[in-house]
Amino acid sequence: MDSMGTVFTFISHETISKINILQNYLNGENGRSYQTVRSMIKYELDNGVVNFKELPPNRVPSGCRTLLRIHRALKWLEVFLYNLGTNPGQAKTSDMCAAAYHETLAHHHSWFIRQVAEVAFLALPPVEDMYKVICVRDHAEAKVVLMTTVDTIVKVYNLTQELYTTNHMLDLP
Ligand SMILES: CCCCCCCC/C=C\CCCCCCCC(=O)N[C@@H](COP(=O)(O)O)[C@H](O)/C=C/CCCCCCCCCCCCC
Repeated sequence: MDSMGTVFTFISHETISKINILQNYLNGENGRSYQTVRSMIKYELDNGVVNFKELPPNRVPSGCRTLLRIHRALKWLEVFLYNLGTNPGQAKTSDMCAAAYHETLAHHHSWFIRQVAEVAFLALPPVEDMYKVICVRDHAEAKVVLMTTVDTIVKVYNLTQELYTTNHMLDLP
C-alpha cells in the first residue's frame, strides 16, 4: 500500500495499528493463548475479554474483535485481486478496487470512511503499475500470481469465517 502513494498512508496506518494490537497480545503475558485463532477465541471467551455489546472505551480492543476487522478486509483483498487477475487490462484499477470495496468492506464502514475510501481509489495507479508491485511484466504473468494468491486467501478466509460463525462473533462491535 505504501508503494501506492501517500494517499494510502491512512489505510496502512490502520492496518498496522490492528496488527500491532494482535502482536502485543501474542507477545504479552498470555501470549501462548494467542498462538492460533482457535486458541485466541477460546481464551478470550473463557476470560470474558470479548465484548458482544459495545467497544469498551479506554481499553485495548480484544484480539477477536481486532482480527475480525482485518478478516473483513481480507475478503476485500480477495475480490480486488480476483478482479485484477481476471481483467486483461480493460478495467481501470480504481473501478476494480471500488467494486470490490462496495461488495465487501463498505458494508461495515461509516458513511465518512466510505467517502474517504472512494477518494483514495481514484489515486490508485494504472494496472501496469500494479503489476510492478507484484513483480510481473504482463497480464499473463499477473494472472498466475494473483489467482494463486486468491486461492490461498480463500482458504485462510474460510477457516476464520467458520470459527467466527461457530462462536457467533461475526458482528462484534
Ligand atoms: C496488485 C496490488 C496489490 C495491492 C495489495 C494491497 C494490500 C492491502 C491489504 C489490505 C488493505 C486493506 C486493509 C484495510 C483495513 C481496514 C480495517 C477496517 O475496516 N478498519 C475500520 C474499522 O475498524 P474500527 O474502527 O471498527 O476499529 C476503521 O474504521 C478504519 C478505516 C480506515 C481505512 C478503511 C479503508 C479501507 C479501504 C480498503 C481498500 C484499500 C485500498 C488499498 C489499495 C491497494
